[in-house]
Amino acid sequence: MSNAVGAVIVAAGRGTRMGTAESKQYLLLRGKPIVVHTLEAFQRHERISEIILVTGEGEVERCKEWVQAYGLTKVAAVLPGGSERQHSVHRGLKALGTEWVMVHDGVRPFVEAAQIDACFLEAQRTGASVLAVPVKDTIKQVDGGVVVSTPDRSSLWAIQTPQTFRLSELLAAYESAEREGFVGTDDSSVAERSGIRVAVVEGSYANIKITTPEDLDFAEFTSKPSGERTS
Ligand SMILES: Nc1ccn([C@@H]2O[C@H](COP(=O)(O)OP(=O)(O)OP(=O)(O)O)[C@@H](O)[C@H]2O)c(=O)n1
Ligand SMILES: C[C@](O)(CO)[C@H](O)COP(=O)(O)O
Repeated sequence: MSNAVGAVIVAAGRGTRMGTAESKQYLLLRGKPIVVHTLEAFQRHERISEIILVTGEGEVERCKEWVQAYGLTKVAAVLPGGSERQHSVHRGLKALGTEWVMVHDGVRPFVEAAQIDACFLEAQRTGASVLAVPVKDTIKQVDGGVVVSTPDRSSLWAIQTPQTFRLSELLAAYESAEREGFVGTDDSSVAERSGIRVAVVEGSYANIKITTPEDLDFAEFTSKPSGERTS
């Protein structure tokens, strides 16, 4: 089988924490939908041969139009997602035909080419990898408004995307999770429970997931999405 690398970009969430009428992935950032910035980062990357975009059920046609309008020629399919991120990823995985898959949030437009490379190369070396950054704050476990414990920060990382796997292994893990009713918040947690060892690659604090309104301020006023950078 070839060493081809595909990407599943998930953008079927509702963005309830953002609180806007329009789902956050379709909001304009520097005049372009956020999800288009994200797609451009993968479209431009020489390693990526194919992209599956997973969107809201009622947004498939609009997204197909953007795929045409923005020249996103690597997008092989635009599919409706499911009720949880995990269901949306699963639908995307089933539509992909490459050896490797990089799963990425449609609302992380600041991912850089070097980070995509580093994540892929580590997965190729070890089997699976995620981008992440060490947590900067002290983290406490809280119950009923009261501190229960203070875990040692030196072993805590904030996990990002992309997350890279052999497609066949991740699909098997997703199928097992579905059979057993497990729902996790990222792809690594699905893989971990199937015994896949996942390596951590240090990414960047700028690779934020646009989640709440202050993230939009960061997005507008700090660095440019990676698709717009010249270097
Ligand atoms: N059913 C879902 C839920 C989430 N996502 C995608 O997963 C990524 C990360 O999810 P998150 O930031 O939690 O997005 P939302 O679920 O939209 O946000 P919220 O939890 O605030 O509603 C986003 O690109 C989102 O569109 C998805 O494809 N399908
Ligand atoms: C996959 C992820 O981006 C890792 O941080 C994240 O878990 C997905 O979004 P959510 O906010 O946890 O639903």
